[in-house]
Amino acid sequence: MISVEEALHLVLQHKATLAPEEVPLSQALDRVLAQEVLADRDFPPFDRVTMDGIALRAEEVQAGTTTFHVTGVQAAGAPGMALGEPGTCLEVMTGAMLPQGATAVVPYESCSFLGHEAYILAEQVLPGQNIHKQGSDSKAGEVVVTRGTRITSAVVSALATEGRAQVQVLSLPRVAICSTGDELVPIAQHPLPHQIRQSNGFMLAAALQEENITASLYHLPDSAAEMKESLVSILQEHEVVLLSGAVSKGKFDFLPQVLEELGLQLVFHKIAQKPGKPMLFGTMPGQRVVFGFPGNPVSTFVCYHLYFKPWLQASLGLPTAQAWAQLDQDVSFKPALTYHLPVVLHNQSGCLRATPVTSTGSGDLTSLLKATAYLSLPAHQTTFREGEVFPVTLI
Ligand SMILES: Nc1nc2c(c(=O)[nH]1)N[C@H]1C(S)=C(S)[C@@H](COP(=O)(O)OP(=O)(O)OC[C@H]3O[C@@H](n4cnc5c(N)ncnc54)[C@H](O)[C@@H]3O)O[C@H]1N2
Ligand code: MOO
Ligand SMILES: [Mg+2]
Repeated sequence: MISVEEALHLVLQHKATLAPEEVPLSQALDRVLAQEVLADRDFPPFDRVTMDGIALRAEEVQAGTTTFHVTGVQAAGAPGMALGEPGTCLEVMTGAMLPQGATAVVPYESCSFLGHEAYILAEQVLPGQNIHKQGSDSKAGEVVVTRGTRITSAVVSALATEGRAQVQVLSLPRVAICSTGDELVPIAQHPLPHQIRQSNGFMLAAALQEENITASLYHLPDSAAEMKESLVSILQEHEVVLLSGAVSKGKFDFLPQVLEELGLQLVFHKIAQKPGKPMLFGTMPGQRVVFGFPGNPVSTFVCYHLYFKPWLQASLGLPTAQAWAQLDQDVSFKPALTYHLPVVLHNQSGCLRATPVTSTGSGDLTSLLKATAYLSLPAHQTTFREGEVFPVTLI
């Protein structure tokens, strides 16, 4: 049985190569930019007025002029005007082009007006004041957003500024989710006493939605022949297949055998961890990967977060930073397995502390409702003390 660290290392060795695709900017949020975006013009593209007021030659005020004749109004969105002869000024609005010849903007609050005459109340007017100089933020031709950037709302704003109505982003893999088991019924159905509603498929689909992936959902019965038949086309049509259940030791846990018959290159089966010990991972020709998550709901959930999400992040070229948290009470766990302990995280004087959540085991779906993270307690230790720091995975 391999360790959690080895398992993750192996999963990350099989990351996908994702081709670029074009999407409208309105659908680009959270995707990864697959192109370099250069500024098509300076930013700001002209000397931009930053205060409503009057534009004038600062040098004239410095030479003693305090009254200026107002000759017009320069509004934002209007073509640039030019300052008239000495002793004149133009009213200007925030966002307007600085009139040609003007070197400063005096805000309305620092002027008083009588008819068309403006009196400067400010003691000092400096050249350049209240002017956002052309190209001071970025120059035409400069890289504004680099390839590989995750598109946040701030990035959307930069892309909009650069006029990118369509953007090249990394495509997302086609993902199939297969639940397995004859005890499962559709959620709208009332289960018989020996049946349960199928929840893992919905859980995985929802988790994938958070990654902008709309997965196809399938259900495989506990029959090797039927499983095999369905999986042939599922494996052909998807780059990633997430399976839940049928990977352990049961009489009807046919998945490992069926996948092998279908040509799976097994990378590993079983990890020294709880929950999620029987997890399976392998590859199929054509850069396809198969994650076989153990069927217990908590096992499926934890394995998705611990192995699939880093795989996706790595495939998208995004960095994965390991977070750490401090245990806030003693915990004991004897088996030589990494114990993924459900916890609630809270902040104490700037330190991330983890309070264990009670759980009856990996079938306890309700523990997922209480936990906000999993703290991974290493396999080589059996007693974990309050104050010790361990890797944490947010859920
Ligand atoms: N003799 C052994 N038995 C088991 C071992 C073992 O090492 N030796 N491992 C246990 C561990 S750990 C886990 S986890 C489970 C994993 O089992 P499978 O992956 O084979 O999953 P199933 O047997 O199909 O189901 C387990 C459990 O989960 C429920 N389930 C499955 N799919 C769903 C779903 N889509 N929605 C809701 N619930 C689901 C299923 O009804 C079972 O209760 O094996 C242990 N056994
Ligand atoms: O994966 Mo199991 O859930 O360790 O009990
Ligand atoms: Mg089983």
